[in-house]
Amino acid sequence: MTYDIKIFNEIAAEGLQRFDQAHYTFNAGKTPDAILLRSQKLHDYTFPESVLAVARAGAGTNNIPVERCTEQGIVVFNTPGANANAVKELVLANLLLSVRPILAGANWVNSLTGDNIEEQVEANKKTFAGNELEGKKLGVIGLGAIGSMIANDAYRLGMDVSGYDPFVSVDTAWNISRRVKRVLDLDELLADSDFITIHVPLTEKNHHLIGADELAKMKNSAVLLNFARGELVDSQAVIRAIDNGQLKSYITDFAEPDLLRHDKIIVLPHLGASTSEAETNCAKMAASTLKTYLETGNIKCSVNFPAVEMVFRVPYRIAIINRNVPNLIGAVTSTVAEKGYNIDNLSNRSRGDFAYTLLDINDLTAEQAQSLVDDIRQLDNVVRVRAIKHPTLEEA
Ligand SMILES: NC(=O)c1ccc[n+]([C@@H]2O[C@H](COP(=O)([O-])OP(=O)(O)OC[C@H]3O[C@@H](n4cnc5c(N)ncnc54)[C@H](O)[C@@H]3O)[C@@H](O)[C@H]2O)c1
Ligand SMILES: O=C(O)[C@H](O)COP(=O)(O)O
Repeated sequence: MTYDIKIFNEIAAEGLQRFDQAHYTFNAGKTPDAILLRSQKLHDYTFPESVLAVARAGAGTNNIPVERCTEQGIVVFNTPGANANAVKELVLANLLLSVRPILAGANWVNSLTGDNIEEQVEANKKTFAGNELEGKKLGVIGLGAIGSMIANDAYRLGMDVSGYDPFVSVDTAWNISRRVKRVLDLDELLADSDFITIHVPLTEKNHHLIGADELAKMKNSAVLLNFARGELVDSQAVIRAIDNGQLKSYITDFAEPDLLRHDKIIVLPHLGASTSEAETNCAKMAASTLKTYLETGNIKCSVNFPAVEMVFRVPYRIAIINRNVPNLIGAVTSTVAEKGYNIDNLSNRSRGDFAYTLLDINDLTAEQAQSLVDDIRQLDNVVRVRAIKHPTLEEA
């Protein structure tokens, strides 16, 4: 069996190397089996019927029409936490840059001429004096992979840290230092913080999470950092707040044109995940989850289908994506029984309106597996079904 992967964006070689050349091609034709990408926007993309999965080498999946994929039975993966450290370090760097005019000082030194540079430096360095982060209040909105790391490290830098995340996962909650104060009301965090940093996904609900009302609740001296997504913040409201003296400054990783060339706004070119370590981590994780799904049907780290992992020990396995309605499994097992086959192993999980089933039957031949797939495909509410050949086991 060979698979073709359509690749958008630059994906780190260490990830691509996970696809062995004997079984994988890249961008070979118009009917790819899967898509591997970073920030390429797919909202206007028509997915060929052949596409089984989309893997996002990164965290945010707002560039992918996830609901449309789900309806088409396309499993969407991301790489939770794989670039979190890179974003954390960039946010910490920007916190430091926001309190000390480091770049302005360095640029000024470079402009000096004459034979008394040391004297000029000592006489004028007061122009570039700054402040310290220690003892200042940091509010973190979203305590997931990135927010939790920033909260912990900012505390270690001596900051007084509060975090707001009504939906925090149990796993992440375990990693957050008990010194980080959990705030249940966003307004409290907005009013109290000297620095506010946002680390939530862009969803319909989170669009303009920070707008004019929220900005009005912040201290006039507050610094707002956004390394999550541009659309989480109402940029026009930010510009107005800064120009009216209601907000000190805004630092963002998202280059919205109106934000450029403002002396109290720093705009970076979406650099959060751009370290070789993060790019490698994301590419490796995305490649592994995609390869596992294509070759075994097992699902891990999907944003639209449940995690299902079942040991694969038969020559052919059947993987079914269906609407989550009563008696679907009954209809599938009856179809299997009508053919006189015995089920060796079965795993079924649902997530919202959809469900996923892996079905192992001993000793199916390729022809029998295909005929079973054809029959299951006829059942109501089945969205997609495929037979997966075991990578090494041969039929009896
Ligand atoms: N600048 C970059 O290059 C870069 C890199 C990585 C991630 N990101 C962005 O950062 C986002 C977060 O990444 P992550 O890895 O921490 O994701 P994550 O899923 O681990 O964490 C997101 C957290 O936000 C919380 N959340 C959701 N809505 C919220 C709300 N309204 N208020 C408070 N908390 C809320 C969730 O409960 C979750 O704990 C990504 O979705 C992506 O958009 C940007
Ligand atoms: O959501 C993410 O992981 C980041 O925005 C990184 O995007 P990139 O892979 O395009 O740098």
